[in-house]
Amino acid sequence: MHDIRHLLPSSEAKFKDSGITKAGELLKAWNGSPASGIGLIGAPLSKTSISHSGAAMAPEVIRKMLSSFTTYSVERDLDLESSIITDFGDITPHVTDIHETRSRFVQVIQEVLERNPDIVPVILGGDHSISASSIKAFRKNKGPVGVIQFDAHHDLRNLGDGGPSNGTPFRQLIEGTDIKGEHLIQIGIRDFSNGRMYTNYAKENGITVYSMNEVSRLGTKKILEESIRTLKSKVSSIYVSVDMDVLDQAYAPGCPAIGPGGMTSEALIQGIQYLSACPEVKGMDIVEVDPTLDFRDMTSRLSAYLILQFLLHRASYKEKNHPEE
Ligand SMILES: N=CN[C@@H](CCC(=O)O)C(=O)O
Ligand SMILES: [Mn+2]
Ligand SMILES: [Mn+2]
Repeated sequence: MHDIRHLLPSSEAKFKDSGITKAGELLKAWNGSPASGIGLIGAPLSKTSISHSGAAMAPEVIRKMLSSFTTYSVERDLDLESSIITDFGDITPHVTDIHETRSRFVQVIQEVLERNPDIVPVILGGDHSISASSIKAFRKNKGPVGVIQFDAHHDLRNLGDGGPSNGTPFRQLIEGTDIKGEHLIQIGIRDFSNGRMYTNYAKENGITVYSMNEVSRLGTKKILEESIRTLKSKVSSIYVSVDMDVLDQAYAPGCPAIGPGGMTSEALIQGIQYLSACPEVKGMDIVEVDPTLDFRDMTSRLSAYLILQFLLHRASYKEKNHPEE
């Protein structure tokens, strides 16, 4: 101990504005009792990626990026400083056995949902293979589930060529009868990023596909209004899967499968804002962010921003509709 003013331990020596709370401060480690509100679960897996990926690093970096933001929404004039984001931690993958990893993901997410019935989980991948496990866990816990998938790709590849990977999660879910094709809505599918065989598979299985042209023509909000209307009469909960490569490469340099002609970050943000205010949406994942490829953490930062928008719009919806809770 010493008494030299302005000389602090390195972790505390940063500039602190007394009028501002950083969003990173909202994260609170789960203490084992039932939590409510938004909860983060890390699924740090990228060994299953078809192309080189360090997406296993994303949960750590996305959490860190929350501190790039304050807790105040100027648009809503609402400060989230007293909100909590429960941090459930990361699920440990097996080092070599991918099937063991998958069953750990299903089992842990299922148990978290069982013990925290009021939690709205945001699962941080990882590559997109993790959604096969998280959506399976959802179906086991919540019954029939509808999925809204933002993605440049169908992710309906055959399993014969390479086993379960980031290119196959929705095919696994359909073939494993965890979801029905007619309960899957794909938004942002784009040219020269898929094969005809898989677009045909989507058609044959009743999957609704909105290509990038349709996203530009109709707008995200109209598509989502229609999607929620269709799904809510058929399923008991809706899960939103956000593959960040749905964005144009200009907005998401940290995705392994970047490309031109994708969505703007503004369109995706507006989509997440809309979905956050839909009570049928009971969970979300954010996948395919590789911090080792990213530029100035742009893609991780945008992921953290989506989490905050989800928190904000869920909180505003609750305040308006259930002020007593
Ligand atoms: N989730 C991503 N799926 C894409 C990209 C695969 C990759 O290049 O890693 C796909 O199947 O084409
Ligand atoms: Mn993709
Ligand atoms: Mn994908």
